[in-house]
Amino acid sequence: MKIERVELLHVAIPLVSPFRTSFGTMTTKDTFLLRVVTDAAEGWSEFAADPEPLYCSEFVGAAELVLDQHLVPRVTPEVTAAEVQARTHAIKGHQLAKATLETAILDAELRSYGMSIGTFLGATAAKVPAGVSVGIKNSIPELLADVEGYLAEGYARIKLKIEPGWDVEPVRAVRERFGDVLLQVDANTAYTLADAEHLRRLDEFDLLLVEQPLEEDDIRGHALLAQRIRTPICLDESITSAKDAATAIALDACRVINIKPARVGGYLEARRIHDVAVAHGIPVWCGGMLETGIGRGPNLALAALPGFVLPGDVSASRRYFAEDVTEPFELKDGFMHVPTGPGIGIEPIPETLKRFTTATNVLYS
Ligand SMILES: CC(=O)N[C@@H](Cc1ccc2ccccc2c1)C(=O)O
Ligand SMILES: [Mg+2]
Repeated sequence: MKIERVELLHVAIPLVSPFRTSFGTMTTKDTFLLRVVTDAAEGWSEFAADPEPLYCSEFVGAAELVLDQHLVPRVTPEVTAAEVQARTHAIKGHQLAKATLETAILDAELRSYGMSIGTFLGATAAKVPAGVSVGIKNSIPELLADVEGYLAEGYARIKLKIEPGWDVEPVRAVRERFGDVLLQVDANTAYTLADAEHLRRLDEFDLLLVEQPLEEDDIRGHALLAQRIRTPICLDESITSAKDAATAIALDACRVINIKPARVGGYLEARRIHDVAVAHGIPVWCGGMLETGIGRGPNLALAALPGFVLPGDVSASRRYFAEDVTEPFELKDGFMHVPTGPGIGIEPIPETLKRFTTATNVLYS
């Protein structure tokens, strides 16, 4: 496909409520969308991380720079989505920035064929069960009120953010109040192997999994921890490629994987990780990074692949935004419907996008 124009649009969308994790508190989704205009169609994507490198090493300013100076020049003027990874391989790291570029090009390509990303990836479901991620709260009563609200909305699974000092008691309180609801926790790397005995206290609550308890580069530590706690370990930040997934599985460092296309360089690598996990009998689910509808739509398509057997974090738009740059994705009887339109199956609403756009940068024309 011939690329004619690449635009980067900074957007700032307020969250309905602060989202606190072990690595910080967010009140706004402050990122950028990428628009790729080709001779055949145009494609959209979003950069999933934040202005600050707290969840991972990438951040808005660095991603804009690496796209402008190192990635876009390697894919213009002519490229296919399948070629992007090889064309940009010389640039070390920057998986989230690379995912943003590949996805916008894939969206344009699929739109030009009139093919949905679900069909392209091999989705086998028209709707997927939705889980929800609940942040760290100021008190247990506040947490229980939030969980009660989400269960009333129909969410199929509850995930609690935890950190040292906010773990066993909140989990106990949710179990005591809501019984055997599907329940898991996410530490976002907040613990060390020295906390193994403390983390073992979570075993009494029959959690589906404990997500990324240790640091993202500690595959070996997760393998050692897995010998000492019963709750299945799920990796998120540690898995940036199919190779990482193969390594973690081979070392018994995880029994579940949270796949986020943004974290692994895009949907093509996300599918490769799905295939590696399925081949080893490892269940996967689709994680989230408070995406706008531009990221939420294609994530739902990925979550519809056969190996995604656990509810993911692709919640309804209203979980995070009172208003989004796209039409909202809604929860219906605990399920989210997979978009069926061409490409990612969703696009920004021009008027709303204009209102939320804080700056535009033309990277190529
Ligand atoms: C829904 C959920 O818990 N997501 C992530 C944490 C997260 C959440 C929001 C983010 C926003 C910008 C950059 C990184 C982010 C990571 C997780 O599973 O670990
Ligand atoms: Mg996580």
